[in-house]
Amino acid sequence: MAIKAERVSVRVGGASRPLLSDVSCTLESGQVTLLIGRNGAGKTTLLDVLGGLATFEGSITVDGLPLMTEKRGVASGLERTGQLFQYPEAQLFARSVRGEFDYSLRYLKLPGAEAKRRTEEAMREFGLAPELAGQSPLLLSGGEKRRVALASTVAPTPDWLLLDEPTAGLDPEAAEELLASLLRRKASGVGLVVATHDLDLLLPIADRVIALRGGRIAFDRPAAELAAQPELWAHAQLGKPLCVELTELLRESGESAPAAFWTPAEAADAWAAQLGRREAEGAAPSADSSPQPPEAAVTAVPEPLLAGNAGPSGSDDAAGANPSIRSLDPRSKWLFYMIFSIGIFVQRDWFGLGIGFVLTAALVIACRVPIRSLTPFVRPLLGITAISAVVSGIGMGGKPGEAAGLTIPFGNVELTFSIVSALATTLEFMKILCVLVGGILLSATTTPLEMKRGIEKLLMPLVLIRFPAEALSLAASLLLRFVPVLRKEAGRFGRIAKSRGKRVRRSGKMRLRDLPAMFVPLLLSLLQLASDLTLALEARGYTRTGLRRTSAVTLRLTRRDGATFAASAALLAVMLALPRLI
Ligand SMILES: Nc1ncnc2c1ncn2[C@@H]1O[C@H](COP(=O)(O)OP(=O)(O)OP(=O)(O)O)[C@@H](O)[C@H]1O
Repeated sequence: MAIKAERVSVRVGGASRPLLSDVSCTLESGQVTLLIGRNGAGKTTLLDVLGGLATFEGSITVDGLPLMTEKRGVASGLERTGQLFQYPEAQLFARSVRGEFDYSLRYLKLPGAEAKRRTEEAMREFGLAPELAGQSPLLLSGGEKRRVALASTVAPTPDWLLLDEPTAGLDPEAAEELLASLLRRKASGVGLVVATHDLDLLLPIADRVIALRGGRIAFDRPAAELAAQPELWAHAQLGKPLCVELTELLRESGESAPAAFWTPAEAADAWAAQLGRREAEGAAPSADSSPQPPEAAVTAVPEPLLAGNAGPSGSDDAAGANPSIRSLDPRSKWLFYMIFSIGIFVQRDWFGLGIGFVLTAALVIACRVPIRSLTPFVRPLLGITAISAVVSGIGMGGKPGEAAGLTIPFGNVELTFSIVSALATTLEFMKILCVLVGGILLSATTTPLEMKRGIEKLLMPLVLIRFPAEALSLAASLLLRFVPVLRKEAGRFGRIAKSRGKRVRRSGKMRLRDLPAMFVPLLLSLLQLASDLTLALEARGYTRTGLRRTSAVTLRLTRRDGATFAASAALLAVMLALPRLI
C-alpha cells in the first residue's frame, strides 16, 4: 500500500514560481515520512495536494486509486486520508467539540453508539476531558484546539494521516503522548506523512525524510541514511537539528554510531554513560579530549529554519495587478469608476451595452486581474440573471401585437413567454454585471485604506453643504472589508467540507445543506471583526466628531492621474452620447 506522486506540480496565479515543481515520491504505509524544509519550501502545499485540497498537474494514487480526476477529488481516494491542517482554527468550525467529531465521522455513516465510542476513545487518547465535549472549540486554548483537531482527524481511522505541524502548541507531555499515538498507528499499518520543524522530536521516529527546497525535492532518503550523511542538511538549506549534532559529537568522541537518530534523552543517557566510564577509568575529562557540550548545535538549529521566506509573497489579487494602475491616485480611480458606472447605466440597448462589455473586458486586461478572482461574483449573478429573465418573461394570456413570444397551453390557462421582456431584464442585469466587474477591479488595484481615503477626499468639498463625507467613506470602506472576510470563510469551509466531510467538490465550493453549519462560525467571525473595528474606531477618535485625524495614506496626484481624469471626461461624453447616436 502506498501513495504515489508522479511529476506533481502546483501553480497558482499571483505566485512568481510554481509552489511545487515535478515532485515525485512514493510514501509507504506503516511508515512515518517527514516532510521538512525551510518556511515556504512547499510542505503544506504538498500535504494539501496529497489530501485532495489543491489542484495539481501530474498524478497521485492512494493505494492504487486516483486521488483526483481533472479538478475534482475522488471520494474513494479522499476517504483513505485524514488531514490535520497547519492551524487548528482553519479546521474547526462546529458549535461544540462533540459536533467536530460528528462532522468528521459523518461520511462513515456509523451507528450512533459506534460514533460515540470512537469520539470518546479519541478524546481520551488526546487527553481531552469528557466535559469539553459540549464546549465551543473556538473557546479552547491553542493546545486544546490542536488536540481536538488531532483527535477528530484520527477518529475516523483513515489509512493515511497527513499531519501539518502536529506538535505545534502542544506541551511536552502532550507531544510525547502524540508520538506514542503515532507509533501505535504506524504499528497497525497506517501511513503517516508529517510536515514539521520539530525535528528533534520527530526524526527519531521517522522512517523516511523528504526535504523540500523552493517547491522541489532536495532529498528523499531513509532516515537511517541521513545520520551518516550530514552534508544533506546543507543541501536542503537546513541547519542540523540538535539530535543530529549530538549524534555526530558522540560518534566523533568514539561512541558507536546509532542506526538512526538519538532522541535528546537517549543522547543525554549516552553522554552520562560515557562520562561515567571515563570517571571509572580515572581519567578526568579534559577540555580537549572530551566532546564539547553541544552549545553550537543549540544556536545552529533554529536560526536557518527561522530564516526569511524565499517564496512568493502570497495570493492577494492586488499583488498581481498592473502596478501602473495600482500606483494611480485612488481619487482618479474612484472618479473613473463612478463615470464608468454612470456610462453603463445610461445605455438603453444592446449596442450600448456591447460597447460597455468591450470597455469592461479592456479594463480587466489592463488591470491584469486574474479571471478566477472575478468568477465567484460573476457566476452567481449570471445565475440570478437567467432566473430573473425567465420569470420576467412568463405571463398569463398573450399580449396582442407582441412580435417575439411563445404561447404554452397550461391546463385551462395559456402561459406566454415574452422574449422581449426576458431580454429587457437581461439587459439590466448585464449592466449590473459590468459595474460589478468594475468594482472588483477597483478593489483589486487599490488597498482598502487608499479606497477610503480616496472617496473621502473626493467627497470633501461636499462637507461645505453639510454632506457627511467622512461617515460615508468610512461606511463604504467597512462594507468593502466584509467582502474579503466572507470570501475567506467560504474558502475555509470549502476545505473543511472536502477534507473532513469528503465532499467531492471543487476547492472552495460547498453544498447548500452545509451552509447552516457554516453560518454560526461565519457570524462569530464577523462579530469578532466588528468588535475589532469598533475598538479601532474608538482608538482613532471616531466617536467624537469635529476632530482632525492624521491619515495613514497620503495622496498625491501625478500627470498620469491628470490623464485618467481626461479619459474619464471623454468616456462620460461618449457614453452619454451613445444612446442618442443610435
Ligand atoms: N494560494 C497561494 N498563492 C500564492 N502563493 C502561495 C499560495 N499558497 C502558498 N503560496 C506560497 O507557496 C510557498 C509554499 O507555501 P507552503 O505553505 O507550502 O510552505 P511551507 O513549507 O508549509 O512553509 P511553513 O514552514 O512556513 O509552513 C510559500 O512561499 C507561499 O507564500
